Amino acid sequence: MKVGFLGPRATFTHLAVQAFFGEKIEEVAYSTIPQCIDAVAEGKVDYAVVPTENALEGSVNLTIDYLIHEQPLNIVGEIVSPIEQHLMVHPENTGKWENITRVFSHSHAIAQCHKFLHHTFNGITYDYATSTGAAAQYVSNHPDEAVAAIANELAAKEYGLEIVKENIHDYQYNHTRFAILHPAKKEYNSPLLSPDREKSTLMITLPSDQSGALHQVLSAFTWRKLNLSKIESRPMKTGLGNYFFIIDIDMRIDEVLIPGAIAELEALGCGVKLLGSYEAYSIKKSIKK
Ligand SMILES: O=C(O)C(=O)Cc1ccccc1
Repeated sequence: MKVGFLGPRATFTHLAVQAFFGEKIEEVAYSTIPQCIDAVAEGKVDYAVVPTENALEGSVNLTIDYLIHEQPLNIVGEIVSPIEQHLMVHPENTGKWENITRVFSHSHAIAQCHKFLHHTFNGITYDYATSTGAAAQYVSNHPDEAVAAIANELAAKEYGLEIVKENIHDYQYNHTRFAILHPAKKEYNSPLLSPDREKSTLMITLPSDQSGALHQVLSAFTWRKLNLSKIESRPMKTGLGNYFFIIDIDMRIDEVLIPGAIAELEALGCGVKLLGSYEAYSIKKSIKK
């Protein structure tokens, strides 16, 4: 079985893949989220794993938008992983790490460490990489540059970097959600982890110019006692003020309640699409030395 992920090796996504699928898979690293999503849509891999949301920084818009606008796929599982960010430099620069002029990482990793970066290197330049692993790889290949990467401990090992500051994320509760994607509505149960929640994710568009439409949408869930764990709006990309909503419900699709809510929303003139009904897994501990 082939599993694609946001690479290169030792990204947080790679760690989530290893914790969820174990070792009996063929890992295929892709350098961008769209490449990874395209690969599973085109059948080059059986599943793709991509980040969807971080507890400090919010949604990974690139993933959400690509799934909605470009490549409709099913979410067949979710992995929530703790995230620890470390500052690392090339070993040749360990003694002078405080003189770095550039920090390189995934935009979410940089955003998770803003307070640290502001206090430690006021005014430093940020450069965005496609992933934390790609940033670590770059720093490894450029010992002559005064640049540090923000990445995880495994990336420091993988790319031979020295961690000069551990745990630089600004808030202790730092977790990221990853979606497991597949073209069909298929179950895949982790051989290593036990699921701890059930979820369904819907994408909803509202009828145009109807006052109170969002209120009516929410009440379709409320009176059925369907617990929502997330509601988020994203631009439709058709004009200012046009949004779609992503809603997470705290249960798998059943035969009555969720189909009933969907039928009610459709009767109101909403567009509704089920993005997935799946098990959510948590990785309890981050990697340690
Ligand atoms: O860049 C990575 O390592 C990823 O897997 C994406 C990401 C970035 C920051 C926090 C969690 C996941």
